[in-house]
Amino acid sequence: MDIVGWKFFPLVVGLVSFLLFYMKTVSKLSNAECSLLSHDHYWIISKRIVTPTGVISGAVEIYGGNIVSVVKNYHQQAKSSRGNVIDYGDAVVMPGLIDVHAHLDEPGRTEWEGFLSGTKAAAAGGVTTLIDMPLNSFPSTVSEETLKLKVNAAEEKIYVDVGFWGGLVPENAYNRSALEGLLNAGVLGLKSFMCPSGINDFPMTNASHIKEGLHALAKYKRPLLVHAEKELDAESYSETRDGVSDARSYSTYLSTRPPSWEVAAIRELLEVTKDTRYGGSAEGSHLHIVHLSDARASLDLIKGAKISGDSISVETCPHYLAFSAEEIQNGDTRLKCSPPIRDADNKEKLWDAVMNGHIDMLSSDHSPTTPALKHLEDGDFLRAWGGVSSLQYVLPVTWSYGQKYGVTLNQLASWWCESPAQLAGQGLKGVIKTGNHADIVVWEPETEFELDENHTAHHRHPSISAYMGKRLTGKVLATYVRGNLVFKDGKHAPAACGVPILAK
Ligand SMILES: NC(=O)N[C@H]1NC(=O)NC1=O
Ligand SMILES: [Zn+2]
Ligand SMILES: [Zn+2]
Repeated sequence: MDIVGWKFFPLVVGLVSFLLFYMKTVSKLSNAECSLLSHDHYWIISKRIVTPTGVISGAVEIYGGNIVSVVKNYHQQAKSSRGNVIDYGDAVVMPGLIDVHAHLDEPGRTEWEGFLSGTKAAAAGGVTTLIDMPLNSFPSTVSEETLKLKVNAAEEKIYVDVGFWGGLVPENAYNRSALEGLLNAGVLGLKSFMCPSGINDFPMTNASHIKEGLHALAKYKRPLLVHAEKELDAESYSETRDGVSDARSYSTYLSTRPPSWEVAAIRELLEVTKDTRYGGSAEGSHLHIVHLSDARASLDLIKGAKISGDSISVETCPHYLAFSAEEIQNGDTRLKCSPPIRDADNKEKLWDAVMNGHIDMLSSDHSPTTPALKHLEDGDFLRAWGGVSSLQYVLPVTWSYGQKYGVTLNQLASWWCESPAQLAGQGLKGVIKTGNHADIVVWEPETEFELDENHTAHHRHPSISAYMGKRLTGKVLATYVRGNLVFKDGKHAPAACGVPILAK
């Protein structure tokens, strides 16, 4: 190359790299394998579209992955003139579910779940966005570097969009630059435990770590999620473990984690959440209590904090709403989780709190492991892994068990779509409205199905599913993620085109 050629060399390199980037992006967007539909401009019509202002009969117009219009009373005549129309009749068209609490366990423990099986299960269940927990994978997501490992592991394996919570642990809590590195790298918020997590590289935090975490989060306006149980009387816990009582009996396990553990943790948290109030030293941060089980004193404390102006929210999970301690059979370790599923009266109180908006949202806390570690064979509640496998079924479970309480479609959308989108800072998701991502689930609320071996479960280990053997109401027909039809009539799209969600 002569002198003039060299002069243009950087320009040529720039042009080539731009072209490569452009080709990669365009080929990604137009990748026919991403969707079971061949067009990217179409209308979905239905007599029951769940919008923030109520359930309407009409059409949702989708173009380039986004919702470009929502119209009421879409007539048959208009239908014929518009080309690509998918008529779902009276099946429900709702925003895709956003599960803010799932453990996908990859990298490091793909024998437990993994991005591929976990997000296939999500898509089959109408969940269009998952926020992955920072623990149960190995290593735990507690630094910029370990977040990169997560994002790399997810590449081309996710059928739905996946965001990530980062871990707040003693090692990074006082290291502001490490925490900011993790936040700048894109975690949507932080998560910590007030009791041992069961995972060696995810140690518990105390109130002072949590205070540091909230102060770091304030300028990012992102939340801290906390597993709120505090070990009291750990002595008697270990005595029970040593086989004094019947380890196959659920009540043995239940007595090891009383409601007072939740109360003690929440009391400590509320000392710190005062800082999140308007004008407080951590204003801008938010504290979210995960998987509340105790609907008595713990819930009262949370209600009080909300009244005082703390920036605080709380979730519970379908397994606390579907089951009660009284009905858990000896040895049925599928239902072991922490905090534990409590008595039937507590379950009624939980439903009451969900129906009245005192519990803000639902999440799966999908936390599977292998059948061996779940101790299905010997039914030992004290040795079994604590965690419920449920991801694919959260929509029909909430709907089926909610019938008795008169749950509405708009309530479902609030608990599973709108509020979780807000918590995770996903302003373009969770609601069917113009300008938002076309993340949609189409389902039949009246169709029942048997969850037995003839039903295709996509979880890595279907046998540990908490709902296996149940008859449920509410069948998912189709799932759209940013306009891609990723699941339809039991089949997934050929390629996994979900994207990692990184906060900016
Ligand atoms: N490590 C982990 O997933 N723990 C979860 N399991 C459970 O039942 N409660 C949890 O916090
Ligand atoms: Zn937890
Ligand atoms: Zn969890």
